[in-house]
Amino acid sequence: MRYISTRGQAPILNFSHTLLTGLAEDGGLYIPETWPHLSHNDLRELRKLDYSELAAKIIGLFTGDDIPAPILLDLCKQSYANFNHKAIVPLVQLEHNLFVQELFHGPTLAFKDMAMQLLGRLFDYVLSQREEHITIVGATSGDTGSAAIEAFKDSKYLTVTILHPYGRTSEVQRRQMTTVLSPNINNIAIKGSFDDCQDLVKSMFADMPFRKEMHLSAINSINWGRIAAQIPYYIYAALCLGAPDREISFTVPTGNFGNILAAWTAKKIGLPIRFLGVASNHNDILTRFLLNNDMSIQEVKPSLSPSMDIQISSNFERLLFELLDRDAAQCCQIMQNFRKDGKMNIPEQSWTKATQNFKGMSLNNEETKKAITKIFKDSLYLADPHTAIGIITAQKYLEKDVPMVTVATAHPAKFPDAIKQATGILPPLPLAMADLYERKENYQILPADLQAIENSVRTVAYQNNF
Ligand SMILES: Cc1ncc(COP(=O)(O)O)c(C=O)c1O
Ligand SMILES: N[C@@H](CCOP(=O)(O)O)C(=O)O
Repeated sequence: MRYISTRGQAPILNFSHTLLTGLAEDGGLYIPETWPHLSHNDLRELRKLDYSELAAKIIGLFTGDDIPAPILLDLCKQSYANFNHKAIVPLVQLEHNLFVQELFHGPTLAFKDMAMQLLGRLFDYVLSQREEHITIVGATSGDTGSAAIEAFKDSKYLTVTILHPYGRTSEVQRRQMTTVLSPNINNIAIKGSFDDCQDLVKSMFADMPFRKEMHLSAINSINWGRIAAQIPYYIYAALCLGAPDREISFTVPTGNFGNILAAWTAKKIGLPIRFLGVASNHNDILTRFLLNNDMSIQEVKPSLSPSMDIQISSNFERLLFELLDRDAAQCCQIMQNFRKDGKMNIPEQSWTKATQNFKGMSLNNEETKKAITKIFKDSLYLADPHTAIGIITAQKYLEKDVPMVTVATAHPAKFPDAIKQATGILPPLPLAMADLYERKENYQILPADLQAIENSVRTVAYQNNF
């Protein structure tokens, strides 16, 4: 399996190199050169597998010969062994044809664990084979950071610096990151938004001498490894609900567009998905795009669903590349103009193609609170604010004959204030995290200044004998 950049000017890489490279050198995102395909018979065969086995089969389509199949299977088994639900990604039925797939039973209580637990092991495997050390830099609006820190905290092959927007995550999210005191972990709160954090990460990758000196890699969904590991749960849910012999739809609480791009990839490789619902908060650039072909950047406003407080959704570039029939030069031009003008100019026929696959909906804070209350009253289901927006989107587009699944992206206990306001209930943290508020925190607060961040990344790397 080979990977090409959406901007067409970076070396073509195999899976391991793509994993270690993160962002392509031309600023684009790596994507498979050709799509694998699963026939309906192939899909039916997968029904007998448990989640780890299915994950190994699907992810194996993207790792190719790079990771031997028995090793990948073993890594998948290890990754999901410490989840606190036997089904790993259980389905809960809310009403006729409407289901929630809970992706938050991993160690940090968000869907990010699904990919990050495996990525930690894949990085260690690849780096131990090559006897290399690398430096990971990542941006988070709350959940990617905690999942990455949990997954990478014991690695002797890498250091991890995570940038989060100062004061804009929930307290639980911040503490999950900043109370991990391993020497290879570096937490920085940036005075700015998630988009500023993500821009700083991309700027570090664009600084070629720094990138080469530090052997930078990424754990955000700009890294194809993340997307590959997020595809299996869509296939697993669909098979449980009758696919490939019936269609299925999903709604996905969306920010950086990684999770829904994984769902779109599942469709691309053969899963019969009717449509995908993009659920957003008042940072609604994707809804505006789907309704009016208006992809214009507005100021990021804090919300009750902070993990989706994003305007520049990195993975949209992968979809754009496909919508443009893989015209890398045009994709590059559109992306460069987008950053220059703050507005993306997408050809009408490409936009129409997008609207055939995706539907959008956004809720503001008041509507989000009402959604949590209503879902709890109607179905006795406590949905976190992100998932609640996904469920309302699902209800809006529910069709009588097609099962619809909302992916539940976080445990409600990660956002206790919003849940308390909406239902009066304070969801308790699981036992393993019960003392989270007493644990010592360690993080720096820095301005959105590239030089200051690079100095910090370098210091931690060298302190760890990089
Ligand atoms: C709880 C939660 N829901 C939804 C999202 C949005 O997912 P994505 O960035 O893959 O679109 C995130 C962050 O990624 C999240 O942490
Ligand atoms: N919501 C995310 C933002 C980063 O998304 P990623 O999937 O690209 O890592 C977060 O929780 O950090």
